[in-house]
Formats: sequence, C-alpha cells, structure tokens
Amino acid sequence: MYPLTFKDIRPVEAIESTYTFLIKLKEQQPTLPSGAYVAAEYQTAGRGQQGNSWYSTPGASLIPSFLIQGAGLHISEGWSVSEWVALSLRQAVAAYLPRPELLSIKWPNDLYYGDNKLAGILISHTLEQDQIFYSVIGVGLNVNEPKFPSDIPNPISMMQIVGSVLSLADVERAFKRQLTALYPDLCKSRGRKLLHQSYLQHLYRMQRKSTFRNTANGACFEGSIVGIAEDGRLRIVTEKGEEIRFAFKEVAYL
Ligand SMILES: O=C(O)CCCC[C@@H]1SC[C@@H]2NC(=O)N[C@@H]21
Repeated sequence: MYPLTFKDIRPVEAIESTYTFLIKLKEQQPTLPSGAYVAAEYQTAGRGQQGNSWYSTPGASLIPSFLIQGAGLHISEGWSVSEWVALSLRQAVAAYLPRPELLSIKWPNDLYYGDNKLAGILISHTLEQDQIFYSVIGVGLNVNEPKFPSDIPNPISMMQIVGSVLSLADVERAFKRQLTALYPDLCKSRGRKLLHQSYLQHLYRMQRKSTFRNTANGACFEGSIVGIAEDGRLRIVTEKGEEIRFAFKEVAYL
C-alpha cells in the first residue's frame, strides 16, 4: 500500500464532466498515478446516478473526480471504496455544519442532512483478474448553491444550512485530508471492518421502520434497514420478519 497523495489536474477548457474526463484520461495515459485529482469550476454535462445529470453552477460547488490505484482490493471488496469515500466526505463536512448529528449516509453513498441530499458519489472500478486495478471516484458536494431547480428531489447546499458562503478551498482541503487519513483503513482488512462499522453508525434510516418500493415488481412494503451485506447490498427486514437483500436500483425509499 502506498500513502495517498493527491495531484491536482485543472483542465483549462470547459469540460463535460470531471468523471468522464478522468476515465478517458486514464485510458489514454495508463501510467496516470493514483491520487490524480481532476477539479473544475463547472461541468457542462455533470453525470449523476442512474443516468441522471448532476446540477452545479459555476464556481459554487465541489465537483472533483479522482483516481485510486494500488489499494490491493479483491473484486469482492469494492464496496469498501464506497464506504471510505462517503465517510471521508461526511467527516469533512461535519466540521462546518451547526448540527453534524443530522448528517447521514443514504445507501449506497449519498450524503444527507436531515432528509435532504447534500452530496452524491459516483464510482467505477476497473478490474484485472480478481483484483480492482483502479477506481475512478466522482463527488458532487453542494457547497454554495443558493437554490436548485424544482425538479431535483430534496437537494440542499452547505450555504443553505449555514446561511453564509463557505470557502470552497477550505472544504476541499478538509475532504482531501479525511480521504488521506482514512485511506490506510481501506487498504487493510481490519481497517475495512472499522470503516464498515462506522458506515453502519451513520446509515440513513438504519433500524427505523420505513416504507420502501421493490422496483422489480413495484410493490411497496414496510421494513427496517438492518445492515449491509458484504457485497454492498442493502439488508431490509420486512414486517413479516423476512430479510431481503437489494442491489442498487432494486429498491426505492418512499
Ligand atoms: O447522482 C449522484 O448521486 C452522484 C453524483 C455525482 C456527481 C459528481 S460531480 C463530479 C463528478 N463528475 C460528474 O459528472 N459526476 C460526478
């Protein structure tokens, strides 16, 4: 394992998406090192989960994408990357908010403040045999967005919470510091267990009776989240006491 050191890349031209840019850059330059960190003021076509777009206005939010390689992860350990990034982000943001206890991680890796989405994360892994060769991670953190289009479900920005403009550079430094501090945990089996425990402690609606929809058949049901399986699937126990495991997109929170 190598320590994680970030090396900033700031494209001069407007770019579609830091995430798409970094994926292409790594394909063109296979020697691009772990820690390569693409930052931009604005993306013309920011990408979100499930083919959605990601909204941010010029210079208002953090929208970086970065590369990690050499963490020594087996393909079955990819879920730990999600936990590492989401926890680092939660920890970095917590220092700026009046009620950090309201921060939680909505499975798989959205950062929530109360019932509002503050940040989203995209991750893709490139595999080599049974190992994760490298991962590209894109993070959208709403920092100084004053308002959002009405068609975005329950967004919130740090500025809307705090009531004043925050320094993007400070928040970014805090995020990188947390990623670096928790990186050794990602690279060790015992560390990954700790990350997992911490992730569960901060999981949105953990052990709280809630209504969900099974997206495969449209059925709504009551249940409680009881944890996350090793492969990252969400474990929900229904009112009838039956445990169901859902992969991403297979379940919606109502
Ligand atoms: O929908 C989500 O929750 C994930 C959003 C991820 C957005 C970030 S912004 C930086 C990077 N570039 C993109 O195009 N998307 C990710």
